[in-house]
Amino acid sequence: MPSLDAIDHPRDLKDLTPDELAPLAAELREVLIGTVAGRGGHLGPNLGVVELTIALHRVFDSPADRILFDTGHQAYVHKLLTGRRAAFDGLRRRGGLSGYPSRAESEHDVIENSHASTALSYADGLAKAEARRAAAHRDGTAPGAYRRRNVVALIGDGALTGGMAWEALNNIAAAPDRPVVIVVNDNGRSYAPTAGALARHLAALRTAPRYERALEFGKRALGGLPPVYRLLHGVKRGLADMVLSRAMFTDLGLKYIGPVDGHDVQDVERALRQARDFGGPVVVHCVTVKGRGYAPAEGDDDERMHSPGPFDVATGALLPKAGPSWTGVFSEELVKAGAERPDVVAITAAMPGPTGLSAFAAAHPDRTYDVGIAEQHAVASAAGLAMGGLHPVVAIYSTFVNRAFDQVLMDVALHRLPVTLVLDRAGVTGDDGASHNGMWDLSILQVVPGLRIAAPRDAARLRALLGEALDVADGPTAVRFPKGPAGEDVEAVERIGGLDVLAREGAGDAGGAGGAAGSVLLVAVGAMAATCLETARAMAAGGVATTVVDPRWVKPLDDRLRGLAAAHDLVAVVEDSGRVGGAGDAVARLLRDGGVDVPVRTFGIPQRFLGHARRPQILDEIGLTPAALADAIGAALAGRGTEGAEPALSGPGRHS
Ligand SMILES: Cc1ncc(C[n+]2csc(CCOP(=O)(O)OP(=O)(O)O)c2C)c(N)n1
Ligand SMILES: CC(=O)[C@@H](O)[C@H](O)COP(=O)(O)O
Ligand SMILES: [Mg+2]
Repeated sequence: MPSLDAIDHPRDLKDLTPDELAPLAAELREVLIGTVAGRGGHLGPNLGVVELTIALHRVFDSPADRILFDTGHQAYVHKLLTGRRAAFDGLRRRGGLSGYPSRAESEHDVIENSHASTALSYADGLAKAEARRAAAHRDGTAPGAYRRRNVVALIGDGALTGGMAWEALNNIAAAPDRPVVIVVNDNGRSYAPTAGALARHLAALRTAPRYERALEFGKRALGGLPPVYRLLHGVKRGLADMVLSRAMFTDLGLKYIGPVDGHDVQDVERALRQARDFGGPVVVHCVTVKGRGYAPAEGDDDERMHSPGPFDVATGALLPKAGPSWTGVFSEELVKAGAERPDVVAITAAMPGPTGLSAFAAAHPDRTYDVGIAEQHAVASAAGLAMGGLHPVVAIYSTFVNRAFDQVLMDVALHRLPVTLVLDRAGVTGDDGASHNGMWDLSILQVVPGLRIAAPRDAARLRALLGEALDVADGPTAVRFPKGPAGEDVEAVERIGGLDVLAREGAGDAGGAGGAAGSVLLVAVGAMAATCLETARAMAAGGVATTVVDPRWVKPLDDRLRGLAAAHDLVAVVEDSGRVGGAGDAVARLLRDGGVDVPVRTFGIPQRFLGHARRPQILDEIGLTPAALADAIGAALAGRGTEGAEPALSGPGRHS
């Protein structure tokens, strides 16, 4: 019996007999569970696509055929079947395999992602390019024989709720001669039961009693041939047409095959072959169970096993975390705000649990809106709610607000609407890789007129600043905080206007001057406060008088920062966000506009895509540790070095 170790390339799968597939699937599941238990990762989504992925690689010829994974969180099985079994132990670890498809890792990985609902657009583009290539062969401008490179996209029912997916379908369906195979992995779930009418439609397709009866009838009466086969090759007004004539996909002009049992490799293979050979756009609707084959991940109503941290394999119990998380603090505070303020409503883009909205949803189901994976719509819909007299809180990961920039700008800010964006996972998130770091929000949101942005340094400030944000009635607000435990509260030693002075270390006082080696105003943005306090102590030990100030609101900045800055020899801004266009640049602008001529240095995330690693490893790599900061700031003060500066590039910037 061949084992996973014998699969070096997807072509090795093609010779396996049907009897050999179930043991292979079991082995894949064992590897998935064992590996993810040790370091965290996307478990449920991958357990659900084991058979689907085997079938995809048996029917299509990757890499000549392009297999695209929407979101990419379900590509572990694909990695294991495309020559990366030996490296799988390094999954999501520094230098190891990425948790998402990665072009650097394999020629079988076509797109790099993690943001949902993009694959159908890539597929549309690839299919258009393929049509051009075919035309070039037909008219003789391209040499050699033509062999079509099939384009296949696997997309979840959750990702299918994203607007971009429908923009793509609109184009794909309009070109009946341009083949694209769209495999819908329908498990009925995103991070919660998939929201909206589309999910209801898929559910109706898969659960209609009429249909189930028809399936049984099909299997018996048609000698075991699944209805899929009948759909494309059967009688025109046959069984499937009768049952599915009202299917939305069909009405759009797409061929529809399904529902197919996504855990029956042979049924899936049959459907995929039909779709491949059809020669136009086809939707293959596969029904799967998220978490299939591991009891704690099946029927996992609160989606703990979607992307768990380390857990105990025997019980599925997650290993304990260190202290209350930022998300947990926000969650509690929003429930309190909701009890006091009937106008507060909450919006999530398919992530009620991870963004901390579940508690608010339990308390106020009628004031909570899960809009699907639809950040643009979430924000524009929040604008509508605000116009209707409510105060919406849009709880979203920092990296996903990128999607909704125009809606924040034009639909919320232009109308000066009281919408509060709560940006979780801001800053370096680490093991989810380049696209999941929340390193762009401060830069892109800086340019939004009238938007106020708070960066709480600890749990107490998160509570307070959320309250302040909810009190703003004449325009939008954002509150950003990182992933993980909130840590100890850091009390201020003095309040100057809206600024909190956290420490005066060394010989300096409020006047700043006096350190033998000069004086520094350290502007600690949000959760970098603890790091800055340690940095200040290290600098003071070296004779540098250091004042640490937390601006609390990083947009607009309190202009009393100018007075503080003017009393020091150097201003150093430390932020867990992109250093280009972020808080450091805002501080420099504030000082420049006020005629304060003190040098400003910014220490933040450099402008490049970060590789995946643990958050502390990345902070270390980019110099955001107390020791590295003390050295760099000391050197800047001494007039040496260009610490914090972006390296000059001779060519286009590249990934790390
Ligand atoms: C633009 C965007 N918003 C939110 C997310 C967070 N997210 C990751 S997976 C997921 C659910 C995906 O559901 P589905 O596509 O059905 O895949 P499943 O996990 O059920 O296999 C969400 C909301 C994301 N990756 N991208
Ligand atoms: C694919 C995706 O976008 C999410 O599943 C994400 O990886 C979860 O991140 P957290 O584990 O930080 O909630
Ligand atoms: Mg799903």
